[in-house]
Amino acid sequence: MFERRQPIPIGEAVKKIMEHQLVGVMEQVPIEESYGRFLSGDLVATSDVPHFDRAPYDGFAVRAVDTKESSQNNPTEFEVIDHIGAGMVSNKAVGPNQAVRIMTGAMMPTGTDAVVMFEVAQTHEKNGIPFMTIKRSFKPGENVSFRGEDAKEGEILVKQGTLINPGIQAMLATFGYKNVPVAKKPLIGLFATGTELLEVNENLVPGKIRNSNSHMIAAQIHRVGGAVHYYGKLPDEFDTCFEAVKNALNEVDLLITTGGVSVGDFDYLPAIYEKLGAEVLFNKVAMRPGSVSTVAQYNGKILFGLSGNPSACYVGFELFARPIIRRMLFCEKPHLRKEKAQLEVDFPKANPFTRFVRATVSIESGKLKASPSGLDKSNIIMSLSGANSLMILPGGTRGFEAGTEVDVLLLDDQVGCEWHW
Ligand SMILES: Nc1nc2c(c(=O)[nH]1)N[C@H]1C(S)=C(S)[C@@H](COP(=O)(O)OP(=O)(O)OC[C@H]3O[C@@H](n4cnc5c(N)ncnc54)[C@H](O)[C@@H]3O)O[C@H]1N2
Ligand code: MOO
Ligand SMILES: [Mg+2]
Repeated sequence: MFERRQPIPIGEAVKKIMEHQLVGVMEQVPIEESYGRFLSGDLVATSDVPHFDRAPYDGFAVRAVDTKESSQNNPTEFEVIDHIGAGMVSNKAVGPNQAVRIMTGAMMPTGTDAVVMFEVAQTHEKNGIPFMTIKRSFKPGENVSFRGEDAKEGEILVKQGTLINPGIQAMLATFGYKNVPVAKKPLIGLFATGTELLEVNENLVPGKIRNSNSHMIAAQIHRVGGAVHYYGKLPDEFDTCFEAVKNALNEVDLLITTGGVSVGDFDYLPAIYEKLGAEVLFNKVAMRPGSVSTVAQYNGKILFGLSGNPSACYVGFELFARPIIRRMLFCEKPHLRKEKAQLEVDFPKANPFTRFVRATVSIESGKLKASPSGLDKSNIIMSLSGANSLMILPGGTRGFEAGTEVDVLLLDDQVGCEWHW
């Protein structure tokens, strides 16, 4: 018998998923492999940086007190008693009117507290002994890079769940992280269902299409920070699909299927969830596309039954699968970042449900502008390539005029959002 489904609001659907306490797991990876991973704990400074006072310029380290009377009319002469470069340490004690020739990065010799740049010093020799003269005074601490000016030991520098970028790589190396504690990539199992599906290398024949969804979702999983186990495509046959889904559930953290989730005669996912004894969290959401997105829970694992229609599948992944994956990566803001943008063109389509329009957002004179990235239909593939955002058009309207301020969810952003529904 045909079953009429009850749509639930998007926020409620996302909340039902996020109520599941799937937690991240920590693993150590060599620093060389940590770029693009997520920190599993706060990054804390293990030492002061720099951990010694050092010269920020090439020149002469002096005692500021000796320069006090120095001026254009009253030059001060210093005996140069040592010569050090970065990595070298002078063991000379610097006394009154003595200086050490010092290069950028070298540790300040004992007793010195200012650096005279080469540009303001005149050098000469007397009986083979080097001297330098200056015609101005220096304050204590002038031209010194102080211990701890960059970071203080014990300081929390980067929060848990942050994506490791090149700057964080530099920090990790600075603090001696040969191995980096990162979030283990959640393993996401993936099936494409549909008797009509061909492999990428197969020729087109009437009634069949190439499977594009699994390639698209695999890329979306990578973009969000997860790992993919693609199990291949399945024909629309109940027993085959049931066995495949049941077995895969033992091997992965989350399972995504695409297709077979609506009310068609060969849409077997709902019956598979039933036979498994999985708890269906929802099977219809008040949104377009992706209204048929179905999510179930089985033994603490979440099964995402995403639509077969490519655009619906894409949107379903970003709204429902992304946040739980990001939470398993320890992110405090697991949802897509929401911003305001100005709609650039008329969007005349009326709709009872909230619409997520694949859109291109650009920045013009500091303002975000958004326009659809192609045809706005659930079965469309081509609009996805130009989509860097999902434009949210609330339901219950007759369409929207150019110039309207709309919400957009940014797809390439790494900052995220705590909750915005
Ligand atoms: N009577 C009703 N019919 C439909 C409803 C409804 O509410 N009542 N919902 C429609 C909506 S909305 C959507 S979205 C689709 C969802 O269908 P399924 O999720 O069951 O997906 P399929 O039927 O298997 O396939 C739909 C469509 O997508 C193509 N497809 C499937 N897999 C792939 C793939 N891996 N790569 C590329 N394209 C794929 C498939 O060939 C179909 O054309 O149901 C509507 N029907
Ligand atoms: O679920 Mo369908 O995506 O509304 O187009
Ligand atoms: Mg179907």
